[in-house]
Amino acid sequence: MLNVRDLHVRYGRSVAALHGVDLAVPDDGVLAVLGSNGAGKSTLLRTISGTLKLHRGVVTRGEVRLGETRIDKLDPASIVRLGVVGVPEGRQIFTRMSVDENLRAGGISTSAEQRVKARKRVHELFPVLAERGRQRAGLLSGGEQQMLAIGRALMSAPQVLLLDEPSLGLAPKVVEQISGIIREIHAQGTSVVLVEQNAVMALNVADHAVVLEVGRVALAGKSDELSRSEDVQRLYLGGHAETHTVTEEAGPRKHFLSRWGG
Ligand SMILES: Nc1ncnc2c1ncn2[C@@H]1O[C@H](COP(=O)(O)OP(=O)(O)OP(=O)(O)O)[C@@H](O)[C@H]1O
Repeated sequence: MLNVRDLHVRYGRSVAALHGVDLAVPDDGVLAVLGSNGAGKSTLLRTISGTLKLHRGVVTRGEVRLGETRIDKLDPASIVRLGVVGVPEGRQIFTRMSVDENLRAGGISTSAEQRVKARKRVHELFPVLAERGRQRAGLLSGGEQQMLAIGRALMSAPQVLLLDEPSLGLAPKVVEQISGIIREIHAQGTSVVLVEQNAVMALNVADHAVVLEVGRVALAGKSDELSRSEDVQRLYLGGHAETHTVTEEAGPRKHFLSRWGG
């Protein structure tokens, strides 16, 4: 559904951030994009969401397609209308507005009927957002604000949801909760691109993953295979992986994950 081909991106004259990235996000799949600081993860999401220009970046080669439609030259609003919606790093919810108002803002370009349906879905996924509807969004906990940011994106009923580091700064329990919700969103038929430094969380949630290394895809494959790969262990040893999302059911991955965190 979403295809990135031979993508080259620069910032200004001197910074080449992506050097020929290829990836595909299957229909209703979850693709994790892993990589350390500066690998190009945010640049990739900015390019897909059309916000690259706001950061003075340009695509110098390659393309991004949603189905047959080329989207890398479109503005962010057109890309949202086509069904690709991002949740930026740091959430960026409207803290002075109520939870309900934040959700309403996410559904602004859809019909009243679609909004009712989307709100029902969001409230089922995140009951806390229904309970706290009238509360100021800034009063929510960090995890609840992340839920609101995801909920707001879901209000436009996207085909593809782009998540930039949803686990950032959250307690392990909340990370687990968010992971479950991402799985549920996927099960409901929305594709997800999950950018994460928390590789353990991302590989637990996603079916496929790519590892970016200085602007290139260093590794790609099924998440469970990548989890067992020595290269992944090598790339992330001493990195940001944590063991806290490992569950008893994790089975064969448990061994790898516990080594990884060490
Ligand atoms: N607005 C910008 N102007 C100039 N260079 C930038 C800009 N944004 C990112 N870069 C550079 O592009 C490269 C890729 O950065 P990017 O933010 O995409 O990486 P990342 O994998 O998301 O890292 P992080 O996890 O730290 O956000 C880095 O060398 C970074 O310094």
